[in-house]
Amino acid sequence: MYTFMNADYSSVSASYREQITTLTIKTQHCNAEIALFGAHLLSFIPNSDGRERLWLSPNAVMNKSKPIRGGVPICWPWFSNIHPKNEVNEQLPAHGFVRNQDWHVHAITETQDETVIMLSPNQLGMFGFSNKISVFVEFTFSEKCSIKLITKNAGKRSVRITAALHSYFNVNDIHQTEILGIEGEYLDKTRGNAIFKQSKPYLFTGETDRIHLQSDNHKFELITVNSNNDNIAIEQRGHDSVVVWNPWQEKSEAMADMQDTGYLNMLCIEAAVTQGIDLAANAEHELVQIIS
Ligand SMILES: O=P(O)(O)OC[C@H]1O[C@@H](O)[C@H](O)[C@@H](O)[C@@H]1O
Repeated sequence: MYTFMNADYSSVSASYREQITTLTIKTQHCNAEIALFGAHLLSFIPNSDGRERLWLSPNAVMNKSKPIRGGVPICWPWFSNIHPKNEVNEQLPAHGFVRNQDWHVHAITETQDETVIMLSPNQLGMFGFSNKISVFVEFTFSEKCSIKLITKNAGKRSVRITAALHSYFNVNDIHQTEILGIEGEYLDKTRGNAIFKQSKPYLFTGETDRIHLQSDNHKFELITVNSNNDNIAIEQRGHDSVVVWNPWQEKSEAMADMQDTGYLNMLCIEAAVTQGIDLAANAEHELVQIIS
């Protein structure tokens, strides 16, 4: 069996949410929580302003029967239902096979300034993927929270993957929320993946499910415009797309793990590889999102 903590740490302790083991992180800079089920970041609160950056559904299922709704789900080695051989297959678990299994602690390091936690999934080598294709998530907690999804190909052949850090951000009111820094064309999943040009300002008036194709090392910021003028800054690299998702009212009502009005307080902004990357033998890829 995997041990999840093999030493005592001053900033990390283990706890539970129903059937799920969680790690609670308390440093001089932030408080955070990770579920080992899915390597799923549930909470990140910088001490500088004490404001929760992530949205977690009050109806999220915490018994491992389905992925957790909210926080930062890890989508790997495919995004959506698109197997990296570019086949759409509704029989596949949506967003890959690692967000609905237990992960274990690979390493924890603590310094004065930051705590780094690296997790890996208990089971690899599924759905046609060799177990030589491995994945790690490295969380670094300081004033910011960095989430790094590392894919390693220890096999002899190149492999194609897609992936995403499917972050659900906490917004005061979706009607008063604006994204700054995303421009250009996008594929609209609500309109048969037709291509549209993003209008400015980027505001929300209905169901939104968009893939914005980006170049690598793209950086952007989300600004929530509301009475408090709360901002969330998101930096990311290693992606080819930014996925923006809000299910709006009707779909929230249809989802058992979301409250009917849940869509008012969440917005997914995902660092994603939707077009696929070919990872050569012995190569590594890093997909990174940094939240502050
Ligand atoms: O319900 P799931 O599997 O967590 O997916 C949520 C959403 O994830 C987004 O990334 C997709 O673009 C949406 O189409 C999808 O509905």
